[in-house]
Amino acid sequence: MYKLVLIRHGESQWNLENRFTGWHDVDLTDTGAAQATMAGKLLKEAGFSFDLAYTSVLLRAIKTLNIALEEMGQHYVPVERHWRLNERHYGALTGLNKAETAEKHGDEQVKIWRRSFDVPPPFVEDDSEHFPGHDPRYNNVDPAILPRGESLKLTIERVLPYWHDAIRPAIQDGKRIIIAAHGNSLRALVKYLDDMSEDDVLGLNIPTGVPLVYELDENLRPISKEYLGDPEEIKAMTNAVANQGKSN
Ligand SMILES: O=C(O)[C@@H](CO)OP(=O)(O)O
Repeated sequence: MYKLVLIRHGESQWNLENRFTGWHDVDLTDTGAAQATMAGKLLKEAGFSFDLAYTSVLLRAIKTLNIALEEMGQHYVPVERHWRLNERHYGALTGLNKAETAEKHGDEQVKIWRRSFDVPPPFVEDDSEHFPGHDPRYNNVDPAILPRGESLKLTIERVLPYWHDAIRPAIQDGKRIIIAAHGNSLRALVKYLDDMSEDDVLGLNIPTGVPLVYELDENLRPISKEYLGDPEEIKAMTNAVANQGKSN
């Protein structure tokens, strides 16, 4: 039996401002940093220790991981950062306020953009500031495979190769692992691990900064999963994420 911990980054500045974020690189808010500290505390109290950590190349996930590991006294754990764990790219929606977008296009359309399985947002052009090809951190990635906008389906297609090539073999090698990533890159992983249907994943929302602990059998099929923390608080945080795309 293996244990795997997933954690979405703590609240970011654009979560607070309710803006579509995607690959835009925003920092944590003070609340987000406090959530990361709390996550570290809960993991420490539950007796976790890690051999290896994975995260994206975005500040909010990197910082959440660092803060949590430091709180656990495990700041020395090796970290692999990879663009394939980045948030789903929100294309031309990047930067827009979610509630205002719902007022303009309707709650239903925004729900489709946010949570449908295979409807991508409108894509950005290559000359957009939100096309990652202009960002030096992606210099080693073929621009042809860099996203201009992604559905959850497209996100799954770029997250899973990293799972299969890097993370899964490390787990099966006995490494105790934490993955700090994003709302939708983690929805991609959870859909895969839990073998969720395209319909069921529509209702899946992941709260910020709360550790999600999986127990996996030798074939990496889930035996159990649970969030660490106060269930009522986690439920309220999860509902808040679901409601971000509604008009006021
Ligand atoms: O804006 C985003 O990048 C994501 C996560 O914060 O939002 P949503 O929950 O709307 O998919």
